Amino acid sequence: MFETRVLSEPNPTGGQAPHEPDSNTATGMDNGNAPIPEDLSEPSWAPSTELLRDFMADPTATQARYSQARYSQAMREVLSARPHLPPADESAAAAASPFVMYSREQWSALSDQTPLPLRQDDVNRLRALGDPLDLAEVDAIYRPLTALLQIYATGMVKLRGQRADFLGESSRVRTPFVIGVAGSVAVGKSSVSRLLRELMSRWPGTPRVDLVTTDGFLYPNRELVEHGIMDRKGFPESYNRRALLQFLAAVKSGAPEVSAPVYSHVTYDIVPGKSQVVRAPDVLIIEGLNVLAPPRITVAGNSLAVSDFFDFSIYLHARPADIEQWYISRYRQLRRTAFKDPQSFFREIASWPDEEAEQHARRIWRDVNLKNLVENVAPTRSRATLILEKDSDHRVHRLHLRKL
Ligand SMILES: Nc1ncnc2c1ncn2[C@@H]1O[C@H](COP(=O)(O)OP(=O)(O)OP(=O)(O)O)[C@@H](O)[C@H]1O
Ligand SMILES: CC(C)(CO)[C@@H](O)C(=O)NCCC(=O)O
Repeated sequence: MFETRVLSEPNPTGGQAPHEPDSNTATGMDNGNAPIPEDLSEPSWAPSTELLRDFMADPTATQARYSQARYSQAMREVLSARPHLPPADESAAAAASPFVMYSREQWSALSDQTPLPLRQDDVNRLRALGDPLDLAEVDAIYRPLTALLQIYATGMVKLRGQRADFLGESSRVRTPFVIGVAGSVAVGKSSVSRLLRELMSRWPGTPRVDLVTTDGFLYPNRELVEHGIMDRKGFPESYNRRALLQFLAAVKSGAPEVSAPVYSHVTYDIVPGKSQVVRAPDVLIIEGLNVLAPPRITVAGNSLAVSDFFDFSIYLHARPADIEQWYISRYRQLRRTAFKDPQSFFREIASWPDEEAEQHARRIWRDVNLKNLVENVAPTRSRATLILEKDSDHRVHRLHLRKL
């Protein structure tokens, strides 16, 4: 079963992506026993830029070159580094950064100048999402964010029209405004994406908003097992990147109907024969761990990234120790609910002693999800248009918006 594989057989090579000869897969590493500290947010060591640079360039080679202790130090540095983000008062550093930083106070002050305050029916709809949403947070952070997204979306429609006029194009294809939402497992991508879908659909310019998660583009478990990468679910090579790129290319070229496969968190697998159809919405939100991953060179010499199809992207950042806590809380809740479903991949775990289940969750977090965060997800952070920094209570305390 998956959990024993994760514990006893970390895949040392990472494996090759099924059907994807062009993939340059993230190489695996057996650091299952790496001493990962509880609190990664307060580094108590002098940053080693050389080690950090080596780590970002090639984690596996770096691991081989340095001792386990120094390698763990590099992991901590990557995870605790603030994303190119100078404090607002350091003007020289701020000028050099591709981002402008806003404190929670600065950002939430925009709420007053933002039209469409939340009405009771919005509140009801948001509550119906089932996410533990704090409505004050929605008003302070996500209402101004939706107004900003509206400016970008309407700006794009205008730009497209002007460009078509200039180029003398006769046909005007309406294509969706595509927003990518990236970040670690359990950082809150699904919750934020569902919220944005609800909020954006209130605006006159973007009434039809669809949401697709890249989970549907994971290879089915059968193929992951066949290729020896079942313990790397969520790593770049576990996705059918080609199918995802084809899906986005079709959406972005204005295809009237495009289908995406569907993943079930209950069966922990792709649902055979099921698909989600996207019918030329005004906005498409695409949510997933690796949506900001850099392009890979194909055998034909082309290179394409999922984010090439994005008009705007959001990276959700939080301290790894906080994300671990959210992961564990969600796991506890699932043990009481979804794991009891006879269809659940994890049904046996529902009857395990609490202690054993808890240890299992922490091991999966450390050996799979934290590892993926360090190696693949966090390094893509500075490619986003907007970075939201969440505190342990899920409140956004800082935002970093890419300069225009
Ligand atoms: N704003 C919030 N307030 C309170 N809890 C939240 C908030 N956002 C997310 N959570 C909780 O944090 C956990 C992780 O959130 P979510 O499932 O949205 O993460 P995710 O990034 O989509 O994870 P995955 O990649 O595993 O699908 C969930 O238990 C969710 O209820
Ligand atoms: C499906 C993903 C990859 C992303 O949502 C994630 O929820 C997952 O299942 N990760 C694999 C390790 C784990 O079971 O947490």
